Amino acid sequence: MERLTFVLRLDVVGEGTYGRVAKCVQMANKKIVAIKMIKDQDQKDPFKNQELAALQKLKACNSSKYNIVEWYQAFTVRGHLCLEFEFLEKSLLDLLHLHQPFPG
Ligand SMILES: Nc1ncnc2c1ncn2[C@@H]1O[C@H](COP(=O)(O)OP(=O)(O)OP(=O)(O)O)[C@@H](O)[C@H]1O
Repeated sequence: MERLTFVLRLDVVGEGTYGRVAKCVQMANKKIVAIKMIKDQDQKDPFKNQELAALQKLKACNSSKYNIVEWYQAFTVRGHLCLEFEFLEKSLLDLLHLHQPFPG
């Protein structure tokens, strides 16, 4: 996990319970990716290992075939865990709003 990874951050696209998500360019292949940067205080949280274990299991199940967001790799930047995913242009909520608008 400590291998050298160069990414260019373009924008912060969201924030969840465990950290911020940024739209980035993975310099190794020039792909646009989403990188979830885990918050400082969560570095020792058991979540970190549980999340990694779950992502590894999903990857082993060929997640791309089943329309599960693809996880590419994990790396650390100055000791901070970063999770690299395929970049999704729309969330499920965006799609629901597009195809079946909620009342109000
Ligand atoms: N793969 C992705 N591609 C594009 N945007 C993303 C991606 N993953 C997350 N985001 C954006 O970042 C936001 C936060 O995502 P994140 O996964 O950190 O938390 P969450 O899904 O809101 O829930 P939680 O942190 O509680 O699990 C999302 O609402 C979305 O806008």
